[in-house]
Amino acid sequence: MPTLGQNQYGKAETRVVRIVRDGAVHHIRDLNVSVALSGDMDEVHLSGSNANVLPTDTTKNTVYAFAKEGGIASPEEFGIRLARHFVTGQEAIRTARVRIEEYGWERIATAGAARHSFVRSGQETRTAQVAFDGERWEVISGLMDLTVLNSTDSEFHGFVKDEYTTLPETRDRVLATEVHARWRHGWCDDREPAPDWERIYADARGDLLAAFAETYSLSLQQTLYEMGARVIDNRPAIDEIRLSLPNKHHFLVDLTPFGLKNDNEVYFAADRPYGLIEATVLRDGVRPRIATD
Ligand SMILES: O=c1[nH]c(=O)c2[nH]c(=O)[nH]c2[nH]1
Repeated sequence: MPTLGQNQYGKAETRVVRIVRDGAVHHIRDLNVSVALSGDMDEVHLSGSNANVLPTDTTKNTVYAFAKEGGIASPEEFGIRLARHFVTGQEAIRTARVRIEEYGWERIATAGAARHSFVRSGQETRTAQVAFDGERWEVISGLMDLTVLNSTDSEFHGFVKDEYTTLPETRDRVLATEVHARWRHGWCDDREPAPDWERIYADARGDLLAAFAETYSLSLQQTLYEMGARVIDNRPAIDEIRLSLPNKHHFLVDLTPFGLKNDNEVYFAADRPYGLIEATVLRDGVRPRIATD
């Protein structure tokens, strides 16, 4: 008989929006929550017995009930509360992994009182992944799709050339990317106070942007390392960061057919293919744990 391997189940992409009404001033948290539970689940796969199966429908309901009961202080805190509930509440559930995406909303600035009108932030999606096995926590926070561009201070030359190389060397190019970053917190023990998730998110995001802007770049790889190192250096609570940076190529358009000179002014922003530069930056002595795929 074939062996059942790793298995997990739960409700994926429960969209929950929580509005807090502070008098006339409202606050929004908008999450997409995916729960994956595993444990003593052989029977449901092998014989179809549902005796250990908490329905995924219940998982979804729990997300909504917890949004009401404890509120949403941060994606990390919300994920921790959910993971703890499933692992400690059901004998058969041994581990829980909760993945959360958060969509930002900004207040619409108007001359009048804009206390309940919002525009969805066009910038990044915040992410959090919480895993709990009943003893230890692993919290990986991050962001996706934070698009940044340097219009100078980027060079690329001195690279390997073989018979297929056509790329010209450049001493001044546009460097643009969409930052995908995940950082793992050192915190793993309930008996230690948890980090201030909101604060550390804002700080790490600020570090990434500052390092991108301040690095005179000889390659996107070098910029990536500087961004990761800035977070590791500045944030002792973070042990590891994984960055995935698509190189959003901006190619100079050849305007000579029109008798025009293109002095680093007009670019074709290519959509694909794109170079994809990825690496993990770690605190000294730390073993990598963030998945590389
Ligand atoms: O920063 C870069 N790194 C590369 O590895 C690479 N390869 C390439 O074609 N352009 C670039 N740019």
